[in-house]
Amino acid sequence: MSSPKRVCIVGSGNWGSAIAKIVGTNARNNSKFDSTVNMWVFEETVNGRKLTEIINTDHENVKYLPGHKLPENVVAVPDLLDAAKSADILLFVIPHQFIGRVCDTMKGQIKPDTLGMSLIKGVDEGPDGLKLISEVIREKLCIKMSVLMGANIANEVADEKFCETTIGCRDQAQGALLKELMQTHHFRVTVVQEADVVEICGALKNIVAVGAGFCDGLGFGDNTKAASCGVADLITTCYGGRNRKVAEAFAKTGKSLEELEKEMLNGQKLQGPATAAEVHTILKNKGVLDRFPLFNAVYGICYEGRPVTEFIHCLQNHPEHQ
Ligand SMILES: NC(=O)c1ccc[n+]([C@@H]2O[C@H](COP(=O)([O-])OP(=O)(O)OC[C@H]3O[C@@H](n4cnc5c(N)ncnc54)[C@H](O)[C@@H]3O)[C@@H](O)[C@H]2O)c1
Ligand SMILES: O=P(O)(O)OC[C@H](O)CO
Repeated sequence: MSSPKRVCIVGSGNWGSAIAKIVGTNARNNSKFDSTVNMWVFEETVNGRKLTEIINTDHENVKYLPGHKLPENVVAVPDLLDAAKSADILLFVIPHQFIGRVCDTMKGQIKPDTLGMSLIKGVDEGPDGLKLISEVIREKLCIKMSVLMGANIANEVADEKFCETTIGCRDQAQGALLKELMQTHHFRVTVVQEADVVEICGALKNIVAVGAGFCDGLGFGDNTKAASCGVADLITTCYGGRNRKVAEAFAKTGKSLEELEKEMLNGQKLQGPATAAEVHTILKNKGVLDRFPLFNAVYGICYEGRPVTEFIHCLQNHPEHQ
């Protein structure tokens, strides 16, 4: 029998901490995994104490997932390489804007046969167009990558409110192992092979969620909001997510997104506006911006100073309606 797999969670924000609760419990109860789970924490001081010290002493991430105890076998580690170098499984769960620098630090310092799984919702925009975050990680670290995405608001998952999620993994045996690590009675996992589809849906829904927040902030109805909604994660994010909440406040108060992110999210990061910017560049370079009026409008409002009150015009003028 092979030795127990060591797991490291790269990230400890709202989702990273909710995932630590699940993974810590599963690793402790399954002999396929080493019971100690490292969690890399981007160190900061909270109430005069280091966040790693708080997590390792009080077993709670008081800043990003207050009110939830983490299993004691989850160990907060402030140094990225110390956390990741001996891992057999790396779970990437940081805001997408930080992934490049994090991978650059890890390059050449991890086991070559490590399995990676990205829980990050976002895209990268490179010279050749759109790049998935899992591709960025795969290219930089030369490891096998899977993804996990779903309608999964972190606080609800941590509260053990039932939900479903999808692992996109091309290799069946690896998919089965990752499912054992992630699934609980309240968090049901389906494994599919179409990893890219899983990932792109998870990333793009964040832009739509910003649009849904604009609708709410402008006082439009549920029909209006549904005009931009599709399947599960879209529905969840357009009702309960942070992108929606901050975009609503943006439309109501006239404050900037940066200001509202600071005021309302206590260090958590919005992914929707940055994804809108990355996707905008990609669509523009391909000359297909006019086919994506919703994405275009979210971008214009977030970055070009277009008035949020014009948001609905983009839906009214959708090319499908001409
Ligand atoms: N929160 C959710 O409900 C949820 C659910 C599913 C997926 N996701 C996705 O998971 C990913 C991570 O989100 P989250 O909610 O865990 O994070 P978050 O929004 O809570 O982000 C804050 C985290 O970023 C860290 N950070 C700040 N500056 C940093 C830097 N320079 N380098 C590295 N890290 C830094 C902070 O320490 C903190 O851990 C995102 O792509 C998000 O879309 C989030
Ligand atoms: O709070 P949001 O908008 O970042 O969305 C969180 C999750 O991605 C919902 O599945």
